[in-house]
Amino acid sequence: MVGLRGTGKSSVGRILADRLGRPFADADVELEAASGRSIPSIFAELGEPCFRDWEERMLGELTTRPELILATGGGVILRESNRKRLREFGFVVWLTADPALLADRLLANPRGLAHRPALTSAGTIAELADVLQARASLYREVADLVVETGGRTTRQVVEAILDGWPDRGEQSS
Ligand SMILES: Nc1ncnc2c1ncn2[C@@H]1O[C@H](COP(=O)(O)OP(=O)(O)O)[C@@H](O)[C@H]1O
Ligand SMILES: O=C(O)C1=C[C@@H](OP(=O)(O)O)[C@@H](O)[C@H](O)C1
Ligand SMILES: [Mg+2]
Repeated sequence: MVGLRGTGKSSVGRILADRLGRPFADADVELEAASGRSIPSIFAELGEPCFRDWEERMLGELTTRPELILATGGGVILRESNRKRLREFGFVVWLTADPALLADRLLANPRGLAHRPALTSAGTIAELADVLQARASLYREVADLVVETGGRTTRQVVEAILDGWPDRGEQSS
């Protein structure tokens, strides 16, 4: 799963893995466990470049695990090496939604923004819109399937992914 924060990579990835009977990992959770630090503290005390180095290393480790359903962090596509790695790893799903809807989701959840450091100083909605504009072509570059999540529950998003899932097509033919 790739996409902006709040598109549901972590929630949807977990349900999808369950449906497919496959292992699941959330790259951010793995990175926090391996480093013993929270993502906001890494950003605040060590800086974003350090986070991106650790993120790249973690992606390298996780993409050696066969069959893994992987929820990435929203910025993983910023590095060309990561985009290459993702394309080689498997089927990449880009989850999308309108920035205002993403902001609503993140603000509605008390933990929504607490573990997500600000990426710009523009404020939640403007930041999401700016970041989407900056990253859209990079998400598009890696995506095998694009799924709009607006107006869909997480389970409906999973169904939409399964409709486009390549193995299912092979199994049903
Ligand atoms: N399709 C959806 N409809 C409504 N809320 C959603 C949907 N997908 C995710 N959410 C909510 O949005 C917030 C962020 O979801 P999360 O899975 O952490 O996204 P990501 O990992 O992409 O940042 C959570 O509170 C989650 O419950
Ligand atoms: O978009 C980003 O640059 C980031 C998104 C976060 O993951 P989520 O997309 O799960 O919030 C996390 O990796 C970090 O805060 C950076
Ligand atoms: Mg997440």
